[in-house]
Amino acid sequence: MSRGIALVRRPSSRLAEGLVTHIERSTVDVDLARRQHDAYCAALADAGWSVLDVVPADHCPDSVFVEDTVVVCGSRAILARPGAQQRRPEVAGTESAVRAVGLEVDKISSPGTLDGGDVLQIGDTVYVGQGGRTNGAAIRQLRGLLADRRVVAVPLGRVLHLKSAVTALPDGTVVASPGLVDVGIFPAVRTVEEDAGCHVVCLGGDKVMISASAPKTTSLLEDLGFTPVVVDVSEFEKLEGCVTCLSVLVPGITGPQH
Ligand SMILES: NC(=O)NCCC[C@H](N)C(=O)O
Repeated sequence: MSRGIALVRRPSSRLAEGLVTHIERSTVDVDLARRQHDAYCAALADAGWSVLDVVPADHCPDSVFVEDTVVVCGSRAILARPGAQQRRPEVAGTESAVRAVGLEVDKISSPGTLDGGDVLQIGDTVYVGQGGRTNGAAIRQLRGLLADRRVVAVPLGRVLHLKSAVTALPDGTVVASPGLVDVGIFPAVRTVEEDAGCHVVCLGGDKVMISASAPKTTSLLEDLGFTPVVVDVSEFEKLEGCVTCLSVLVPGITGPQH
């Protein structure tokens, strides 16, 4: 029985031209990235997710980072308006996919800008990073659209997205890199030494996806009684991507609706 749908998007042949903001550019091996993406999708499928490809956007180098194009909250999809202008054409393909799976669709509109990577949902609370890509106008819109949730703005330091610095474990505690955000805003924080250790995807049950770049945090997860699912995403990390941004999980939906 499927846990739900995992939206993914195949890497663009122009992936190596993706944006870098806070790190030095280094050469991306696009063939290796494709193999890593295949393995990432296989890990999702192994964990019980039905993997659904959003139509590729080969002209958009960063389109593999599909998380940034939408926020899924229950049965609703809020289409993002990416803070980087060159990423805005990515949203159309995601819109088709979320409509096909039967989600109710809303949109962030100008002057709001929002990247999905800035939105971290823990229970009924929606934390939104406010910084380079997401602005106050979008947070105000999100608060109006999600009136049944608590929307908490989190000012960001030198980090691309909120979820580059903080994500949540299945027990609701967060793993965070100190210094990048004000972690005092979160109820229960476990600080981790490795940058890649604060990026996790809860795959259901006790399974937690984590990057091969974070071996110490992987051991910590084991010690805490979770089952780490380790994937190598090195080529995406060179573009400030991580395990979270390569998919959008839509629990409880099993296939495109006709
Ligand atoms: N949610 C994410 O962590 N997205 C990563 C986006 C990386 C991409 N190179 C960008 O700068 O937009």
